[in-house]
Order: sequence, then structure tokens, then C-alpha cells
Amino acid sequence: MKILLKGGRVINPENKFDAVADVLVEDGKIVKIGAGIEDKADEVYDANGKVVTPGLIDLHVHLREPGQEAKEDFESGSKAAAAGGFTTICTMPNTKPAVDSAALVRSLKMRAQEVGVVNVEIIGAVTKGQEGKELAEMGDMLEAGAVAFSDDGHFDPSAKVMLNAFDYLHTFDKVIINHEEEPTLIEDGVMNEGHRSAMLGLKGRPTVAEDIAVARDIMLAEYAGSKVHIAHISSARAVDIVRQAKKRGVKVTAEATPQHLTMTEECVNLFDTSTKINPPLRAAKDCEAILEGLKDGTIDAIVTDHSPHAQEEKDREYIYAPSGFPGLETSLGIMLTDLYHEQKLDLPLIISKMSYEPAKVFGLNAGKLSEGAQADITVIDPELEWTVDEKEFYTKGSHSPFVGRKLKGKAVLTMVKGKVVMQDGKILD
Ligand SMILES: NC(=O)N[C@@H](CC(=O)O)C(=O)O
Ligand SMILES: [Zn+2]
Repeated sequence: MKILLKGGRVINPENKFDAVADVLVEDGKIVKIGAGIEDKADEVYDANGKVVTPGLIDLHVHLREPGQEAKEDFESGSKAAAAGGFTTICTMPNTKPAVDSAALVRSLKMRAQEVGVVNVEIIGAVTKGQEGKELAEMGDMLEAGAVAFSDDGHFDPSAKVMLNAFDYLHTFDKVIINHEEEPTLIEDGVMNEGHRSAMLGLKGRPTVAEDIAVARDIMLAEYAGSKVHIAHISSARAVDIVRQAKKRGVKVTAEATPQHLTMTEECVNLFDTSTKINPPLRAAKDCEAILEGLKDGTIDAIVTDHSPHAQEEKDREYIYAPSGFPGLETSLGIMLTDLYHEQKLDLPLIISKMSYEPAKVFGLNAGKLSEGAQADITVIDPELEWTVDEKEFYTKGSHSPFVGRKLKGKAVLTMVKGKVVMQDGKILD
């Protein structure tokens, strides 16, 4: 089976390739990239005016299997990923039970093979049951195919447990991803602490909770000589702490979400729980710091933190609703509309932070649009105008704050291992 993608703007962040070219795919691999490829193909796709990129990669999604399939499962979540232009997603272990054993990693990898529309990678827990006490069997999980470790969705383990975890992982060269908020400073908090939380009468979660958690984990990783990856960074101070650590040579990487880049605490109102997320939406100066961090290399990856919940849960009152919203189907559109078209970030940088660089953070063999690579490819129409409509989502999750927004730019084709799995917004069988 040969597929030819003709005449698109091909961007490969790995070697900074950015030119109009054809891409020939055969038997699941990219076999040729260049101008005017004449080979006869079974299918020819006209990519004129579109952008052909490495398949997008999301290091931070919550697919809710096992145990909470009413919120999301591997099938619905991976369809949402394909619709959003992602070819690889990495799912977090805050499930029921938590993914803390090799047996669970293996069974999820089988589920991914059976029902996954895109590549689904498994993140294992750092501690047993994500309870923050005893280390989980990380070595066994690695052998079973886990790509990273995290207690995300729960509070950070104590310094002592974290140091043990970093020491343990040192020899394996894998990252620990931490949700960075010091638990004693955020109890019952539902939004950023500041003027707005006071006005709304809501309990706050201060940025200092994030700042000291980031500082602590960087210092622990530095001491152990291990790798740490900062989850969904949201505070300006934390961005600077990562910047300074990188300068000293600490093996630290960081990710940010489109929502923390483009929305602030001013968006929070008591009658719309879609803005309730952890860490919370912050202030404009924090958004600006995240933007700077992306530009100067402090922040390595854009992730969605896709966190679907059932409609009835998000329909609760603000203080009782669970935090998080589904982001796989809006991430690229928001990045293109609010950052590329607003001339805040250029297209190659956005693509790099959504494919090549995240692959490097986890050591995934992906994120490259080069001859010989697996044919995981996304075709993007940067000018396509569309409106976010919850009814068209493949995710089971509801309550995205982006519903109703008019966006410019969308993935129009997603190819996984040489097979077109999404075209023009529709998942193909
Ligand atoms: N980000 C969120 O607001 N929610 C996440 C958990 C988490 O990342 O803390 C979830 O699993 O729902
Ligand atoms: Zn988190």
C-alpha cells in the first residue's frame, strides 16, 4: 500500500526542514520526501495549502481506564486524539485501581492494541495505589512497556518518597512527572488565589504552592542525578525556577497546556465549571511567562491534560465539581488561533512543541518526519475556520471552556503507522 501526500508545506523539527514537498508512505513507513515524487501510489492526497507534520504527541492525557469508563475509555479517548491530530498519547495512571503494576501496564497495552485508534503509551504510578507511601514496581512496569511515571491526579509524595523514587529511576533514565502543588497550601482551593477568588468568595490555590513544589522536585532530582518532568506548569515564578535549573544543567523538562497559555482567572465564574482545573487558571503575567518559556526553550512540550468527566459531575456547583476538561479536540485549534495567527509563536515552533520535543522528553521513537520513520503523520489546514461544538466531540467528556469558540486551523488528516485514521474530522474504520 502506497500513499502519496502531494504538495504540502512539510515541517520536520528534527532537522528544521520547512519546504513544500511530497511525502511517500509505503507499508507503514515514510520512504521518500522531496519535490515532485513521480512514484505511482494507491492513494494520492492533495496537501496543497496544508501543512504536513510529524504526528502530534500528547504526553499528558487521562483516558480513565481501568475503572472510570463512563468518563472516557481507550476507544473514545483515542478517537478524540485522532480527531485532534494526535498520533501518540500517553495516559496517566490515576485510574481505579491506579496503574501501579506490570500486569496492569500489560493489560492496558493490550487494550490499546485492540481498541486504540492511535498509539497509546502507558504512564505508571510512582507509588503503590498512588498513595505516596511505598514505591510502586517501576522496574517491572518499565519492562512491561511503561514510558514514564507519575502520581498525577494525587498530591505529590513526600520529599523522602520522591528522593527514593528519583534514586530508583536513576539507572533507568526515565522521567518522573509531578503535579506540582504543595498539598498543605491548596486544601479545598478551587481557583487561583488572589483578588478574583476573594471577589467570588472561593477558596484559592496560591502560585507559591506550585513554586515551592517545583523547586523541591528540581532539587531532589538534581541531588539524585535523575530526570524530572514538570507537569502543566502554570506560574511565572515556576517557569523561572525551571529556567535557572536548566542553566545549571539539571535534567529537568516542562510542559504547558493551551488553557494555561491563553486563559486567566478572569474567565472563572460560579456558573461555569469548565474553568475548574488543577493547577488553576492564573493571571495574565503567568500566561506571558509561559509564552516566554516556550520561546526560550524552558518549556519543552505543549500537552492537553485531557481530563474528561461525566456531564452530571461537571453539572454540580463550582466547589463540588471535579476539576479538568477534555482538551484533545481543541488543543491544536487554540494553539493556531491564539498563538500562530496572533503572531505570538511561529508554526515550526508550535509543531516542534507538539511532536518532536515531547518525544524526546519521554524517549519515544516518534515525532520525526523523516525517511525510514514510522508513518505517523498529521496534515493541518492552518486556515480552516470552525466552531467548537461539544456535540461533535468524540470524547465522552463534557464542559470544555472552548465550546462555542470560532477557531482558525485544524487537523484534516491523521495517519497512524501508514493508515489514515481520520480525515476531515471523521474517524475512519
Ligand atoms: N488536571 C485536572 O484538573 N484534573 C486531573 C487530575 C490532575 O491532573 O491533577 C484529572 O484527572 O481529572
Ligand atoms: Zn495534574
